[in-house]
Amino acid sequence: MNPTAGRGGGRVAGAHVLATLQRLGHRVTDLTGSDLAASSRAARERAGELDALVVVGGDGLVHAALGAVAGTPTALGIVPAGTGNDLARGLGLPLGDPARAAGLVSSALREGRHRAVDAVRVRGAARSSWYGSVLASGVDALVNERANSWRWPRGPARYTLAALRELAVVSGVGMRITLDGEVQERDCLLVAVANTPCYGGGMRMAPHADPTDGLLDVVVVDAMPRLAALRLLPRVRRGAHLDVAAVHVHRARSVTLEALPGGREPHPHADGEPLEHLPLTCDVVPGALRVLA
Ligand SMILES: Nc1ncnc2c1ncn2[C@@H]1O[C@H](COP(=O)(O)OP(=O)(O)OP(=O)(O)O)[C@@H](O)[C@H]1O
Repeated sequence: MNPTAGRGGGRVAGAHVLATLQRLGHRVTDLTGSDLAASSRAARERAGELDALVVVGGDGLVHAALGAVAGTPTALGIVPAGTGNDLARGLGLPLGDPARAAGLVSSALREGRHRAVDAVRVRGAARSSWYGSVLASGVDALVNERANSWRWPRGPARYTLAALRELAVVSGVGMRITLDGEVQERDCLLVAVANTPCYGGGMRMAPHADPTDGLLDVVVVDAMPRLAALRLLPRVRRGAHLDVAAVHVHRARSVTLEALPGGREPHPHADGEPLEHLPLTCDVVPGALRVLA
C-alpha cells in the first residue's frame, strides 16, 4: 500500500483492505515499503511466490506493481486510493470505495476469476519497462512533470494548473512517429500512446482506447497557438476533442517516438511516472495482465 496516496487516505484504505482480506480467509503478506522504491523492490522480489499482488494506492504504486507482474501468471488486484486513479478508471474498477474494491478483489481471488488485459512494453536506449494507461511525450509530459513537482493542489486541479503553466511556454515539439513501420514527421503539441482512455486525473485523451483490443490508440495533436490549446483542454476532459482538425487518432501495435533535433525535448511519462528520454518504442502485449475483477 501507499500510505501517502490520496492525501493520506491510502493508509486507512490499506489497513481496511488488509483486515478485510485476512477476515475473508486469505493469507496476506504486507509488502509496504518506506517509499516507492522499497515497495517496488519488495513487489519484484516476491511477486513470483504470490497468487496475487494487491495494491492500495494511486497510479504511481499501480505502475510499480504492474512492472512486477505484467507478463507473469501472478494476478494484480487494484484498490484505487490515489488522487488520479487513471488506470483503475480505465479498467472500470470501483473508484472512491475501497471496501467495494477490496470485496471485488477478494471474490475474484476466491473464485479464481481474472480479466486478461493488455499492457505496454516500452523500450528506450537504457532499459525497458511496462505501463498500463497512457504514455505522454509532448507538452502533456511537461504538464505531468510540473504537476508531480507540486505538493498542492492535489487531484485533477493540479494537472489543470500545470497545463495552464506549460502551455504558456510551449506550443510544439518536432516528432518522428513510426506506427507499425509507417513513418510520419510532425510538429506536435503532444503524442499520447494509450492503452486506456485517461491520464492527468481524468483527462480523456484517448476516449476509445480499449485495454482488451490488442491495440494502442495513438492521439497526435498538431502544434497550435496557445489560445487554441487552452480552448482544447476542457474538450479533452470530456473526450470531445476528436473532431478538431488538429487532432489525429491512429491505432497500432507498435509505436516508436523520436524527437527531431532542436526545440525543448520533453521527458516522457507513462502512468504518470517519468521514463527515460526519447527515442522510445511501445509494443502492446495482449493479455499481459491478469486483473482481479
Ligand atoms: N510507501 C510508499 N509506497 C509507494 N509510494 C510512496 C510511499 N511513500 C510515499 N510514496 C510516494 O507517493 C507518491 C504518489 O503515489 P501514488 O501515485 O500511489 O498516489 P497519488 O499520487 O495520490 O495518486 P495518483 O497517481 O493516482 O494521482 C509516489 O510517487 C511516491 O513517491
